[in-house]
Amino acid sequence: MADTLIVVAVDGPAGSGKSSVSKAVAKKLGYAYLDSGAAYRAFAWYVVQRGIDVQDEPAVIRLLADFDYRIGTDPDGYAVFVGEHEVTQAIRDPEVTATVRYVSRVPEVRSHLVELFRRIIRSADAPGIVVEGRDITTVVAPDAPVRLLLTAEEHVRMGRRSAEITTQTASTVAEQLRSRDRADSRVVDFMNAADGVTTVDSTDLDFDQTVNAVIEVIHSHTARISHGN
Ligand SMILES: Nc1ncnc2c1ncn2[C@@H]1O[C@H](COP(=O)(O)OP(=O)(O)OP(=O)(O)O)[C@@H](O)[C@H]1O
Ligand SMILES: Nc1ccn([C@@H]2O[C@H](COP(=O)(O)O)[C@@H](O)[C@H]2O)c(=O)n1
Repeated sequence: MADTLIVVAVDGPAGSGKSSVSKAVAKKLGYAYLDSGAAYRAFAWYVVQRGIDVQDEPAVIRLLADFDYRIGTDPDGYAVFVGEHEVTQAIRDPEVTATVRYVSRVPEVRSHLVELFRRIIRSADAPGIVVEGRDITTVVAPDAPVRLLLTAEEHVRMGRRSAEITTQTASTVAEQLRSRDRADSRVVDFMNAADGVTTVDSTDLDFDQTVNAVIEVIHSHTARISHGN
């Protein structure tokens, strides 16, 4: 790990730009990047692969001991592995997106993955790391020097997501986004900024403006640190 690793914690609802914006910010700053949602997705994939019902909590919890998960932290391209299986693409399947909520609501799953994220963060070989998800500012890295809530109005997030997904109707995409947020927000609050967390609302910003807004927040916090405030 670098001597003084700068951890940038980013949370936000589905489609708010967490992964695309965090990746672009990490690239620009020469930081590492950690997609925490990939681990929840990979675990959901693994549960299904092992023939376990995602709603059978005791069985899901038992599987954690065998979950051999690896992810890269290079923002220019990272691979996700479960054991010997590369699942980088498979974890983006709509089936995984629809089932991930059942595993991510299980407290034992969350605490297991939180420890895993902290280990990955500690081993980052870069001046900083941008970590994005739902509970990074509050649970995974509540002491991070830079903590951000990235958000945008729901209709804007739905529009951006449906522009990306051409295989489903706009209304299906919108309903899936809304229902995932509803389920996830019963477990962690990523709609409201916790104390000390800066909100970046990209409703009226284009992609580059959002990246720049995030970088400005990082610079203002890191300048404060280097001035000892
Ligand atoms: N400010 C912006 N202006 C225009 N498009 C944007 C902006 N921010 C993000 N996007 C686009 O919105 C889409 C959703 O972004 P992204 O996948 O990064 O969201 P996310 O928060 O990681 O979502 P999820 O939690 O569902 O994985 C992407 O196509 C991305 O390029
Ligand atoms: N810190 C996190 C990150 C993700 N989740 C759960 O994983 C799902 C997929 O996340 P994406 O960011 O890849 O969309 C998400 O819907 C949550 O259920 C989480 O709980 N905590």
